[in-house]
Amino acid sequence: MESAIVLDGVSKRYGDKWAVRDVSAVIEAGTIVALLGPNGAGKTTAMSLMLGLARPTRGTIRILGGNPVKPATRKRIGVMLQQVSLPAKVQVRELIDLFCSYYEQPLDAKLLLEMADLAPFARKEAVKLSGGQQRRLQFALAMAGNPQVLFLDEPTVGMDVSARRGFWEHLRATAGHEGRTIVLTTHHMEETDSIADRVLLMQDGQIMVDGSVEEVKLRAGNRYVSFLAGPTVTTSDVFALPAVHDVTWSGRHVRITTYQPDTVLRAIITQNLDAKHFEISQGQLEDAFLSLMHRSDVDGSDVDGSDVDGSDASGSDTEG
Ligand SMILES: Nc1ncnc2c1ncn2[C@@H]1O[C@H](COP(=O)(O)OP(=O)(O)OP(=O)(O)O)[C@@H](O)[C@H]1O
Repeated sequence: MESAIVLDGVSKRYGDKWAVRDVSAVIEAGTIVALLGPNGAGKTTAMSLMLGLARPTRGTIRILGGNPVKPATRKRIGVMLQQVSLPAKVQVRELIDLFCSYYEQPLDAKLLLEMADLAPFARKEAVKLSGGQQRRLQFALAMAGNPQVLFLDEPTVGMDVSARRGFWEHLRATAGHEGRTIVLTTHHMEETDSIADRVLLMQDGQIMVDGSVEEVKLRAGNRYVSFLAGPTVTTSDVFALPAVHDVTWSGRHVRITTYQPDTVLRAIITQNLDAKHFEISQGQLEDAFLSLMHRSDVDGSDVDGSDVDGSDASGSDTEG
């Protein structure tokens, strides 16, 4: 598969703060990549570097084989940033037409309106749209040039549940189309679960975990053993079972968090605990994320066990 994005030893320093530290990654064309991590992890900085809005202090970045600061490369990139102000007194359709005029082979304006579910608002002044509708308009503008690489920074902020669902559906339909690559950041991890082909978990400017959603979940190791407890079963009985990490109750329904579901299940049966309707399931991506972050906080190291020391880093912070 062709590489859409190549990061090679990329670091970015602001003053004495390393916002991104020695990040290397190859993103294949046609994939949807979710960049996740807690506040301040370096996601927005990484995205700015890939967009050519900031220059790396060290390392190189290639987007579609070119330098992201070059206009020829930028023409092939679509972007939806977190804070964008729309011009006053311009209608939705006019704005879309304007953006389409920047490109030699734009997408059809009507199609863009439909993709963003904005057809009924075509003649409305863009600044008078609601927050969620404005995000959808920004998505349409990002798609105007039929980009091969699309960067979306927190795209669903301000959208209600149904708008978010529709947005991810449109995005899934547009991804992979002619090898389109999408890099997104989001704090709505349950949505990433169903859309991302690959997850990059960042912390302290580094990629801590890189893999498919399933791999990240497996890496976190969280599983759940759930069952319906009989009237005599107490919380202490459940905690007395081996390999129990956490227990939650919902009525008489018990959910045990464990890294060893087989061990838990075997113990329930051999100890003849009054329980029925067993189920073993995997945690959601959000659980995996929290668990991996927590482990790294507790260990004081990254989960891969690789060296996180950025003390040897040097270089200037020149922009432009
Ligand atoms: N222009 C800047 N000048 C100085 N420090 C910056 C600048 N931009 C980012 N930083 C610092 O770099 C680190 C990474 O910030 P970044 O915005 O990339 O994180 P993030 O993962 O996108 O966070 P969030 O989820 O809150 O958006 C933070 O410590 C931040 O304070």
